[in-house]
Formats: sequence, structure tokens, C-alpha cells
Amino acid sequence: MKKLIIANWKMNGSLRLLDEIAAATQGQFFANAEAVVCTPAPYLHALGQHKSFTPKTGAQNCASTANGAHTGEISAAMLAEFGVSYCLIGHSERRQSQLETNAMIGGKLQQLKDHSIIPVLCIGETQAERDHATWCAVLGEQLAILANQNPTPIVIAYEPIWAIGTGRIPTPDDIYEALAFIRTCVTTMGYPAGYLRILYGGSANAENAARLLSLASVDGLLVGGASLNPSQFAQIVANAGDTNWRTMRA
Ligand SMILES: O=C[C@H](O)COP(=O)(O)O
Repeated sequence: MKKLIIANWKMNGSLRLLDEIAAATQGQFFANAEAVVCTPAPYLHALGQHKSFTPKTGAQNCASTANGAHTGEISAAMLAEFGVSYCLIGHSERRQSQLETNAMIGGKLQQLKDHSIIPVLCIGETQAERDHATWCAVLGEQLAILANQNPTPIVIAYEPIWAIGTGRIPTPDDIYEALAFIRTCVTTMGYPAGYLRILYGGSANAENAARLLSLASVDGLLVGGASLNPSQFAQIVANAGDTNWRTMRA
């Protein structure tokens, strides 16, 4: 399966950055890697229309209901009209700042499924939850929204909150253990292995991408800060497409 590299611009970027990323990734071979850029919503149209933008179009959020009197919200149907293939849900920044609950995130999941957009469900524990060894319970609770669903392709992004934007990365053993736990939980809920991709996110950059991608079970990366640097992002995608990771992994 191709490695999946998803850029999350968060509330950053510009039309100019779109051009710069297009130029930096142009001519890259996506035979072994799939790249997605999740821009702020105002750029989705430009991204979809861009003549030389090779990565796929991603969104950072969608509403948990289909339509209605919800000022400022953007529905999954609207995202689909703009060619969005993937949409982040449950990012820890939204869980914290927008007080998003698992119930709300479950609604977003359903909306995306209804419009054939692949959900990228972000989950992760705080430093305190890691220290007190309650991370399994926390991840299990965040994954519970996938239970009793008709399984469709899904991406889970494991992002320890303490690793986001801090330059700190879990040990390979900790990543392996968390991803194995996630894979077991999701497949036990009836998702076929082929429907599930699990990404690592948190301080991934051009320097550590090859090492992270070489870890067993890491199907790709969710990249924040480093994705705003066109040459770094292009290098991460190139690393993902480098089939040498298979030998590094052995
Ligand atoms: O969505 C991306 C993550 O929050 C990771 O952000 P970061 O790469 O800046 O640590």
C-alpha cells in the first residue's frame, strides 16, 4: 500500500503557498506515495482548480449535521462539491479550543461517509495520560465512535498531544505499541485491514520522516508545521515514495 502523507496547514498559508507547494511537488512521482494537502476552507476552490497542483484536496473540518441554521459551519456536501477527498476530524486543537466531543465527531464521521469523503480521525493522549498509563483507555474512547458502523475506508492519525509542535517524538516502541493497539481496536470493530490506514503525527519533518515511515505499522504521516515549508513537504513526500523504507523496516 502507498504511504499517505497529509499536510495540515491549520490556520496558516496563502494562495502564494499553494503555488509554491505546487512548484515544489511538481514532477514528483506519486507511484509509491499519496499526498494530500488540507488547507483552510477558503483555499479549497483554488486548490481544486490549480493547474499544476498534484497532491489531493483535503479539508480540516466539517459540520456534524447535513445543513441548517449553523452560521460559519461547512457541510460535507459542500466539501464534496469542491473535490475534497479527505477531511480531518477530531484534531486535538479542535477538541480543546472548540470543545468538540466524541458525539460531535461521530456526527462529522457520518456526514463524511454519506458523501464518500475519507475521514481522517485524529486521536491522541496528553502528557499526563501517557505518564499515568491511561493512554489506552483514552484512545479506546476516541475510537469508540467507529463501533456499530457500516465499515468504509478510514484513516486514523495517532497524534500524541505532547508531540504536536514541540519537537518531541515518542520512542519507536511507544509508536509501535500505540499503533498496534489502534489496529486491534479498529479491526475488532469489523473494519477490514484493507480499509484502515494509520498515520503518525506530531513534530514530523523532513529530517525524521524517513525514520518514522520505516517503523512497522506506520502507513504515513500527518504533518503540521513542516508542511508549510514547500521544500520540506516535497522532501517528506519523496521520502515516502522511496521504496527503500521497505528494507529499512526489515
Ligand atoms: O495536524 C498536524 C499535527 O497537529 C502535527 O503538527 P506538527 O507537525 O506541527 O507537530
